[in-house]
Amino acid sequence: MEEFDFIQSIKPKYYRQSSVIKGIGDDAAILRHTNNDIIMTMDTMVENIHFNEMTTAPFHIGYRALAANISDIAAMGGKPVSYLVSITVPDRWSAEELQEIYQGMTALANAYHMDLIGGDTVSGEHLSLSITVLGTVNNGKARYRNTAREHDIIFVTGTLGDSAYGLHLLLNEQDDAASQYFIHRHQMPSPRVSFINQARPIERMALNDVSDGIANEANEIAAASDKGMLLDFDRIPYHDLLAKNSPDNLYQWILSGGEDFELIGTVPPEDWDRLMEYAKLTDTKLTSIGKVVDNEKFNGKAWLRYQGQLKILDKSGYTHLKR
Ligand SMILES: Nc1ncnc2c1ncn2[C@@H]1O[C@H](COP(=O)(O)OP(=O)(O)O)[C@@H](O)[C@H]1O
Ligand SMILES: Cc1ncc(C[n+]2csc(CCOP(=O)(O)OP(=O)(O)O)c2C)c(N)n1
Ligand SMILES: [Mg+2]
Ligand SMILES: [Mg+2]
Ligand SMILES: [Mg+2]
Repeated sequence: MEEFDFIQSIKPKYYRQSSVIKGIGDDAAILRHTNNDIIMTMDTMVENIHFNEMTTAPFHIGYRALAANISDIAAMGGKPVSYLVSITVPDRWSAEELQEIYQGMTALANAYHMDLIGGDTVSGEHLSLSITVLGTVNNGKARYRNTAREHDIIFVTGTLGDSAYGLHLLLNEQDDAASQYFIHRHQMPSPRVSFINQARPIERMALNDVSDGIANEANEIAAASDKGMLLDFDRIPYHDLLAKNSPDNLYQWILSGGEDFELIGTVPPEDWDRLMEYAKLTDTKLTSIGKVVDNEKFNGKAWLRYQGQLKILDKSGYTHLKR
């Protein structure tokens, strides 16, 4: 199958979103939105950096890459609407494998009523998938990292470390039945779109998604808001089996693991009960893990209460372009 046939094969038969004026088939796509702000985000996944043949089947490559982007839309408080895909394909990848990558994206796009509206296809040495997702949020209502204030409660959704532990199990060929939960969390992450849209009535919320581990993401909120983020290690949620199977590395998994695509944020204490309600309504695990302080000594950084001591929680996680 060459380029033209491939594009024909992935072209949607219809578009779900009325905002799509022109999808695949011209020089560019055209959308029409009048009442919303448009959110645009792009993330790339590259063979041997974000996945390899031990960790991720073609279906899951597509699924995870789109999930990572949808998670950034959720982290802005919005809804995903449409996406563009740029794919670089080595000769050794078969037509079937390419279709499976797209099936992985389509499965997730169906769940969110999203439309594939364009992209680009080229040959190259390593498989690389760059996705741009467009989302919407009511005018002026996007959630920013720089809005944390003193006394806010710091929350996180779900459990942390699952994806990184799943990756570890896959890389060490421990993908037995007992490991399936963690492997599933690595291969098919669930961005927190419904929870964050349910929580729309809450006036102020600083928000970030956990792609690089909360040590990183908590520091990003602290720096953007110029506040101190005080986290309590004992309150950070993790799966029972993680503590049971890998107690020695628990600290590492939950703070620096990354790729959980959960949300970390802050809300005023008076909004906490309401946020818990929204979590219940959307079947979302929600945990309070600390509080925001405004104090010269603490501002701009994340701090961790661990074994009775308060210490700086350094940024960790995956860093590209290390030289
Ligand atoms: N090569 C680039 N060119 C322009 N902007 C970039 C580039 N790489 C990252 N950014 C921007 O830098 C910010 C941080 O990116 P990143 O750490 O990848 O965010 P996230 O973890 O949410 O994906 C975002 O606003 C992103 O759009
Ligand atoms: C084979 C393999 N090795 C290592 C990892 C771990 N890993 C790769 S990138 C990354 C961090 C997240 O990716 P990045 O491109 O930094 O995403 P962004 O911060 O832009 O959301 C992690 C934890 C992986 N997923 N697969
Ligand atoms: Mg990114
Ligand atoms: Mg993000
Ligand atoms: Mg990163």
